[in-house]
Amino acid sequence: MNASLTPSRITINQPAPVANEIRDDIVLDCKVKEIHYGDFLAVRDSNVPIARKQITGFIGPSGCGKSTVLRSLNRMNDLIDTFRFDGQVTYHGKDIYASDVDPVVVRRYIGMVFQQPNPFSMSIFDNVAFGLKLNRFKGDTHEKVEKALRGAALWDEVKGKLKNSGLSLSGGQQQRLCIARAIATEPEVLLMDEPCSALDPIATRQVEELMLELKENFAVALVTHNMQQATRVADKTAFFGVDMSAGGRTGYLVEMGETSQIFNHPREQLTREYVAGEFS
Ligand SMILES: Nc1ncnc2c1ncn2[C@@H]1O[C@H](COP(=O)(O)OP(=O)(O)OP(=O)(O)O)[C@@H](O)[C@H]1O
Repeated sequence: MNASLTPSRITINQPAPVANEIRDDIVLDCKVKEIHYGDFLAVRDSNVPIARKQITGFIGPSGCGKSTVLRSLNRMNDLIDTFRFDGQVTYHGKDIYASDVDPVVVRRYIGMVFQQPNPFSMSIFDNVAFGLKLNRFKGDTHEKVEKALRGAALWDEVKGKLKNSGLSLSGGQQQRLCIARAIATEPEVLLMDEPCSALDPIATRQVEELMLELKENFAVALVTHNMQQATRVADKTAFFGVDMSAGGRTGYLVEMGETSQIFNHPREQLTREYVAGEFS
């Protein structure tokens, strides 16, 4: 990726460079050495590969750095002045932190859905079209908006009221609208930061079902507090712990593997205790 390139000129299906340790199903490879907020070492030593057609769940106790790592995957943390990333995140082998890479272009390919549904104060249609306009999309916007709303399992509920405000929808519908907004630009990776935490159980189930559909077309990384949710939807699970040995609270990856392995046969004692609910 290059800042001078418009998104349409970026080849997103370019295969990753061949190296022994690179698997060709890995779309986004994250190797964190250290992440700081000012002087505070928030996360260290965490390698988290994100594969296509899979949901990779991030679990762990509060403050272990799940959201920090997730937000590093599309440079969302660049917006925080004190944030400092030491490591590498490669998208199809290209370092997204390279000096010539435009973060807006990164987020076109690596989209994000947040904890609180956050539709903009504009119509349902304009919410979904927002990213297309930002990326100066020149094609048929109506077609793209419909496709995204269908992809987010919301089309049937809103097709007759596209001019209504996005804020007029229910919480679950708002979150699906935000998912439609995120997928409208057809990213390859979808980052989801506790997307169900503000939703009731029915809306949660709908969004979980949607995630399972989305993974057919996207690589999904999901931060969740809810271990049952991880077992329901995640193919791979990354468990983060908190290291307090240096006096602070620094998150690190304890282990990552198939979700069934992490929950049924964890390799590490800490994982065993966490999935058994011995601490939270
Ligand atoms: N903008 C920020 N400035 C300073 N410190 C921050 C900032 N954001 C997060 N932190 C700190 O970084 C550490 C990791 O936070 P993060 O939100 O990534 O953890 P988390 O595992 O997602 O937590 P939770 O499960 O509670 O949401 C915490 O100690 C947090 O206080």
